[in-house]
Amino acid sequence: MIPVSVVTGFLGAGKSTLLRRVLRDPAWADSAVIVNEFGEVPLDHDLIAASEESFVSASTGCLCCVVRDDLTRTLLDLLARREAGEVPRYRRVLVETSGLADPAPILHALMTDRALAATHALAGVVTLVDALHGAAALARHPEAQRQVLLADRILVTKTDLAPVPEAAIRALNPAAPLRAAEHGAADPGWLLAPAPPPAALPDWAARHTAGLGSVVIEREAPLPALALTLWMQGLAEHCGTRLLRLKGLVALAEQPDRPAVVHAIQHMVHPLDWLEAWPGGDRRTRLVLIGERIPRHFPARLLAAVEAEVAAELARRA
Ligand SMILES: Nc1nc2c(ncn2[C@@H]2O[C@H](COP(=O)(O)OP(=O)(O)OP(=O)(O)O)[C@@H](O)[C@H]2O)c(=O)[nH]1
Repeated sequence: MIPVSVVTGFLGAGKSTLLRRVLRDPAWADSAVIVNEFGEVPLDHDLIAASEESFVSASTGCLCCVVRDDLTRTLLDLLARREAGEVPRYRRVLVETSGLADPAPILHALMTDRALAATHALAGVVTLVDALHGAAALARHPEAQRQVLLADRILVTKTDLAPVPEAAIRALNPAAPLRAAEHGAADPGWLLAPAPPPAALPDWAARHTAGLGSVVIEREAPLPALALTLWMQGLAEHCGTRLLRLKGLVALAEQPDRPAVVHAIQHMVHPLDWLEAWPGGDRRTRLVLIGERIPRHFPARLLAAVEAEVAAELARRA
């Protein structure tokens, strides 16, 4: 039996950061990670660098709705490839859901598919709650509520930025063991220890916030760092709380040989990070925005306008 842990948590809660840390621990390196993202372009795949014993398989779309059957198929397919020696002999599977996934239908699929139940055992649901944005997400988004409601263990992240939103969490889930962690520094043994399967769940149908969508920007030409900063400021001003998440790999004109990693959660822009090299040699900038009623063409048009302004300013200074 291969244990399957579901790692969930609202947009930007720190799921990929946690999994990156877990895979770096030699005791947990022999894991297969299945990452699901809401935007049309997978990025987490490149942000969770896998070790030699582990690997990451990615899908986009809504895991709890359209690609639910894909998860069952992916797990069985991976197992067949494991037996055939085509992938590392992983000893557990970690499923990172998208931040907008309702875990209930996912658990249902894992527990009811016969072939899956004969080979895999649900090891539990780990839910990450962002100390800074978690209480607001729990107040507004049914996905966030269900993630906490169904948690076997709760990890509160970003406690370097804000205190644990204990009241909001305990109103939904009074009993699940809770710990805090900064930058994913949690004990995987505690997080991923098998939990008894859920006895009864209210219902299995996915609950979703209305009007959410994603916009993708892809481009070849490197972008001046100033243009990136001004674009993100412009987006935050225009979209306000409707912009839930922005993430991406960016080719900056100042350092085009490695990608800058950009993260923003609502108006909070996290410090730029860098990957050592372009994953798979694809040097295009890829940005994914997730929000409520974001006009489809607005982000790209704003970027073009900001870029032209920055180019004119640099030409004036030269
Ligand atoms: N200050 C601080 N930042 C953190 C912490 N954990 C994660 N982050 C940052 O939060 C941002 C989002 O982290 P991710 O790990 O990408 O979050 P995620 O849950 O995988 O995001 P989605 O897949 O988009 O839902 C990144 O900039 C991380 O560096 C933490 O404990 N403290």
